[in-house]
Amino acid sequence: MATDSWALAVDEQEAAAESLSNLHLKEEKIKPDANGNLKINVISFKDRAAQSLLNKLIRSNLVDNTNQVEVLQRDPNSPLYSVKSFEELRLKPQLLQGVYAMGFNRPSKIQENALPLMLAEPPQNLIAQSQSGTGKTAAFVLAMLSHVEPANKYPQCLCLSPTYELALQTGKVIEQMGKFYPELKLAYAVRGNKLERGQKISEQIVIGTPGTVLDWCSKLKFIDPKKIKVFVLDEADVMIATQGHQDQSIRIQRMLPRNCQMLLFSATFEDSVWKFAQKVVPDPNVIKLKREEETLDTIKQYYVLCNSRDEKFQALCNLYGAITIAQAMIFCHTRKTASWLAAELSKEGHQVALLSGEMMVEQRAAVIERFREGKEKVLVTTNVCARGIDVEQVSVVINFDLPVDKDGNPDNETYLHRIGRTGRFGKRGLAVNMVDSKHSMNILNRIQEHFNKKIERLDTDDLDEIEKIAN
Ligand SMILES: Nc1ncnc2c1ncn2[C@@H]1O[C@H](COP(=O)(O)OP(=O)(O)OP(=O)(O)O)[C@@H](O)[C@H]1O
Repeated sequence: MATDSWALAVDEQEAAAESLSNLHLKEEKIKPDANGNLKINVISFKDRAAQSLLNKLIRSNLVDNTNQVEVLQRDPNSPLYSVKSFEELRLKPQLLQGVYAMGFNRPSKIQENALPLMLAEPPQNLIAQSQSGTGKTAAFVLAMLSHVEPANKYPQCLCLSPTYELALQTGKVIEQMGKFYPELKLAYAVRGNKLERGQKISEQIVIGTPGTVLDWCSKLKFIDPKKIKVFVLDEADVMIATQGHQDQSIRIQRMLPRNCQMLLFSATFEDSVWKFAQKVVPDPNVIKLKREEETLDTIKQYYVLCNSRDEKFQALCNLYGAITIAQAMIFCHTRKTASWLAAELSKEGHQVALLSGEMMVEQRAAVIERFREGKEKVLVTTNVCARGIDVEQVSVVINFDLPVDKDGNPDNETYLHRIGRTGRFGKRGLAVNMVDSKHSMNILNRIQEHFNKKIERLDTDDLDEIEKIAN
């Protein structure tokens, strides 16, 4: 336990140091909160922004969600029905062409509900929440492209993203979808994009990060905020993870005309996001698509009793043949253990991939993509690194270290997220937990009690038992 919390602290310090240098503290003006909590904010911001970017980089398909959508309309007297095809939306022909060129045949669930609201006359405000990958970006990009007047050479649509990288990703979608609309131009309000003082922007759509957009609207006056017709705040949950971004977004919103359409999107909807959303979107329509719940029902859970890290490694080697029938993910508590384990497994001649916090986001995306394609069957990683990344098709999960929170208590949510499956990937799965001390046995028991699901003991020296789990 003492070693564990020490190791965690080391990882956190490393991550914090990295975050600080990555975020260019001075430029982003990140300040400690009233309690001096700079580190935690910065880590969670970086984590969430990186997760979101990673998911975007590796995702090639729409996430299929069978859950019901909850639609709360502002004006119940003007029912707006959802649409089943893009034709029903009466999009401009160039846009319909763009949609089909991207390979979209019909609207996703969130699009089918959000698009009629966003394209209605007069413009309707919207707060929409639906899990990552369900088509939110495509939805608001279509709304912006539909409302813009290409003949007017000034910014009419303004979109805020939490980071430079995420802004570029959304920019790419705008460019792709607007491909058949050559007169339509896009400007990036991101750090490093320096314009001459006194210049006015002629591009009709501006996408950027809150700090730069605020400067462009107020101090530098490159944009006339009074001419903005559509304001989009994307990834609100990532955005609010830094105090600075929240305030800047609100200041920008205050400069916009009253009849400007305000749209806010978020993958999650905790209270803090909802509070922020209500500050930036007056009189909203609200659309929520519930995330599919993960369960442990179809998962066989085991634990292996060991006495040391080396014994855990040996147990893992005994299991190796059985687990590599499918694809496996191995979770370690710290980067150090993950690197050690990946190196030891390689020495044994096993081909494994390592996903580590030291890697750049693009490198991490490349590792996950290779793993997804099946080029490597085993991925060793830490929780910090893999949290929030959708790798549901993995059917074997090994907890080389059990998930614990900062205080050393069981982290049930992470356990469920690592091991649980939703209806989409309802196939059978296998989870093996390595236990190497009284303390970790206690954690395991508490996890077992929490979920009220039995975790059976597995003897990895017994070949029959191993065979049993492989089938
Ligand atoms: N109607 C559609 N038909 C087919 N594919 C689609 C459709 N809409 C979006 N996609 C594709 O699905 C993937 C996810 O879409 P998108 O990025 O818009 O999701 P998102 O909800 O904005 O995700 P995030 O929360 O990460 O921003 C993308 O690869 C996108 O091209």
